[in-house]
Amino acid sequence: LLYTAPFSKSLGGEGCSLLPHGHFWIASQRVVALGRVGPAAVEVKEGLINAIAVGDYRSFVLRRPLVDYGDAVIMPGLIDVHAHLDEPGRAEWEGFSTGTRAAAAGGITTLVDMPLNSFPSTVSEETLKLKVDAARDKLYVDVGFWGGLVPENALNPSKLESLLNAGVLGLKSFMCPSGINDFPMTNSSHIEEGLVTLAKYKRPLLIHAERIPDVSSDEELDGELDPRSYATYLKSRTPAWEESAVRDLKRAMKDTEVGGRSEGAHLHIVHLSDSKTTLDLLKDAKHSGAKVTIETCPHYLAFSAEEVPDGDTRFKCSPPIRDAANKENLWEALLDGHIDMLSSDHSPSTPDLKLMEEGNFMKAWGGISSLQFVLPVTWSHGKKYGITLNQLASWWSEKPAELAGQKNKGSILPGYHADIVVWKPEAQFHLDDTHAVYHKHRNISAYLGKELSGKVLSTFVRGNLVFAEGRHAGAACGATILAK
Ligand SMILES: NC(=O)N[C@H]1NC(=O)NC1=O
Ligand SMILES: [Zn+2]
Ligand SMILES: [Zn+2]
Repeated sequence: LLYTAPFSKSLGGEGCSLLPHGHFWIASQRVVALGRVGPAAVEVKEGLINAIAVGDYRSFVLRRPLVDYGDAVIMPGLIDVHAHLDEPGRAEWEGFSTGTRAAAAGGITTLVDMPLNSFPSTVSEETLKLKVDAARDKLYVDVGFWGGLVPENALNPSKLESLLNAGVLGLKSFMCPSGINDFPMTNSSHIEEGLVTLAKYKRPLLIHAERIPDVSSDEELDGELDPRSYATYLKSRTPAWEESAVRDLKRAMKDTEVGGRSEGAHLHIVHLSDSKTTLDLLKDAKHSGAKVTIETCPHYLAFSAEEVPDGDTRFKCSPPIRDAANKENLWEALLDGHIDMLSSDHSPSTPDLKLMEEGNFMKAWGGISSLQFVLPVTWSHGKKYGITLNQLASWWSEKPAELAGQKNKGSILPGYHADIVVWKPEAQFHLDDTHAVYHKHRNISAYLGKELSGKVLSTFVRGNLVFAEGRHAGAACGATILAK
């Protein structure tokens, strides 16, 4: 199976790059490549990595232009497999241009767009075409698309096949109401049937694994609870929601095992928050041979319920940010490899839907706005757990590339796309009012006002320098990525 990134207006295109060269080297004392971190130079030629000279590289770098980044880190660009770009249909929430400019400024070189929050949802060949058309000439980084697995197509293999043939990298479904009318939830039979089709294509099914528990334990909710209190929201959406969904996936997970009905398919649990029973159930499934991967998001690793101010709906997301002990367990699971990768779940809305003045957690839009900040957030909060640059590259580039079927992305290796971030881990900054933020709506991000470390200096997408020193390239030359 071959996935390609069709090179739209790729190299040398007018204004695509802030560097005037199609063939050059970049070097630093901390290049994250070949499983190590150290001095090296990377040769970029026609959008690809042509060679890596490790150690004392000076004798290799002859005559070509060389950009020496000193002791800054040169790392594979981040691949965010979970972003809601909301176009067409809800471009007032976020859009291809604003979203990909924010991505470039944050060192993200590839995004995979979620099938919901745009209108219509991406659930058919026709609606995927609307996405691809809406993205034209607006992309500063490369963008692929997940399609939606919904009741209407789940039991209809020919509908699903036409969506998959049209090029979605895999499918996404919800096991609880999604908050979006034209994206209804699926039950476990829809999921089991959808997986059989996905197995033929060897593409993953991403699942929002929360389900309303059969036996509600939320009696407390009957009383008068303050909707401005974060505790009220937590009680309304307990870990039992995640646990119930994963228990319901038992057969689907089993089907992915060798010899199973959907061998070759792959279940990916998005934005895991419950690090206790839900994680244990998933570990058991992995252990018995199910093809299951897990992602979590920076907001679950950076924040805890205890520190969410009452009425501050910028922190509302689902599943919720839980207590500090849960956060500690998530870090441990990430470091131990039980959680495979990270994603942003960047899911903004217009500020009015966040009900910031009213501060009503029960009614506000659920979604964290974070795209531009995920690298410094992961690094700033991970430092005290001793995370390494190689781990960052694994969680944010290598594993996501594998999930999205991008065989030429996610590593600095000869022949791979020259998708690279250059950043300074030690540089601290305050996300204050003067900081340039490229999200469509800056004020709804829970990270505003925070002190972070890790400053992105330069971002290369297929050799094009798309962001440097606070500036973007003049033209948007990112490509849409369609699976073949
Ligand atoms: N529809 C949508 O974006 N939902 C997302 N928001 C959130 O906080 N969790 C989600 O799944
Ligand atoms: Zn979700
Ligand atoms: Zn999401």
